[in-house]
Amino acid sequence: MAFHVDSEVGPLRQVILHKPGVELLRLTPSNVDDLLFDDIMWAERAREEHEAFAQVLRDLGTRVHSYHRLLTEAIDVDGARDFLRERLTTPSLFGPALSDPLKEFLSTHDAGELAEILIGGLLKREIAPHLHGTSSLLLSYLDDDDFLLAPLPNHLFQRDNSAWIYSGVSINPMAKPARQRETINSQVIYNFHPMFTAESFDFYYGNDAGYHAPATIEGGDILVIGNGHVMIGLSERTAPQGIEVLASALFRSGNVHTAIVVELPRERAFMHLDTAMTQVDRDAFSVYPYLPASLRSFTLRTNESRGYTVTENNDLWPVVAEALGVDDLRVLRAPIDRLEAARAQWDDGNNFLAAAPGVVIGYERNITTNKFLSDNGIQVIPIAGNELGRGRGGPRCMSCPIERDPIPD
Ligand SMILES: NC(=O)NCCC[C@H](N)C(=O)O
Repeated sequence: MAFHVDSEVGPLRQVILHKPGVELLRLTPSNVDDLLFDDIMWAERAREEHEAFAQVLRDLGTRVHSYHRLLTEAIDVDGARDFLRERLTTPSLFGPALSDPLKEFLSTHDAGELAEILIGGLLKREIAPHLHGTSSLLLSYLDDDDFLLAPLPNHLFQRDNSAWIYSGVSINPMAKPARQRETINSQVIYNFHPMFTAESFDFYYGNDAGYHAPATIEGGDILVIGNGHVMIGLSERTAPQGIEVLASALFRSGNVHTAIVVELPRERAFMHLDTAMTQVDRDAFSVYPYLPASLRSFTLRTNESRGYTVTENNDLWPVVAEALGVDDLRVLRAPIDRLEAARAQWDDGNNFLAAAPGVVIGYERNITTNKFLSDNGIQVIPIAGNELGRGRGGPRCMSCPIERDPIPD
């Protein structure tokens, strides 16, 4: 089985990244908020920073796949364009008049350019020449520089839209409208790219055309801590219903027996569990120092007769220690005051991507947290995130591991 993710910190073998493209040029001061960015980016510099991140991973021995390339290659596989026509060119999305011309466009357009459009979006003035004078109210209403198809700049954050959990994947129904169409692109890759169709694996959730809200879930909320356990954030993005649907599928697969659910503050700075805590070693987590103690946690356990049981925990960390099989779990909270902690949190100060136990990649700007981890025996490999960080995600958010070993003995 080529694709599986068996832990958070075991050796990272293969990962999908998306080097940002034309979609960054489509962020403007008036649309950044809707597109879930906090600022416009200097696109060329963001691409350089991203390339440096990918190179760090390659130097550590991780195979890096490009999301854009996977999508391009998948589009040219038999059936993929039919799938796109069915999912994307519905009368509710574009009005009946545009359905046929857009179907034609999807059938004939070069795969690489089509992948770029599916990620980068399409302006009215770019598509108009292909529509041969079609009468459409939507088209008449739009200005030349309006989007017929919105860009998806958050593909940069590959962690969220699909998540490998042991030997299966969840193609996550996303909470925010700006990210919901990402799912279709990932469905194309996982259902048509030969790299995936050659293998057999479970689809846990989201591999359909259904509308799943309010049962949303995003990958940044899913931590695969190993030994048949997962941690799942109950967050701004991930609803209890989404957790229950995913957990049921995980339990049915037999790959998971216990889900530890962690409640998070409903704030943008804590949009996913991995913005508040990440595992950095076989026995250590880096955690936002001022996470309120009042936040609750629950354990869902598979149960033959009742599907699963739900128990509220008194204290999260002993439950996590037991799941990991360690006597002394190190909960590393950087010694910083509330002001610095809030700033570091905004800059993804706890969002580390582990390449191996005790070897993690983090943004260089979080100097105090990084030094604190180093003092605790964790090797932090710093990367620049001056531009990338403006999308509010760090190295873990930007990566979708597809092959990671269990934690070695
Ligand atoms: N796992 C993560 O925390 N991902 C960061 C996602 C940032 C993106 N701009 C979003 O708001 O969805």
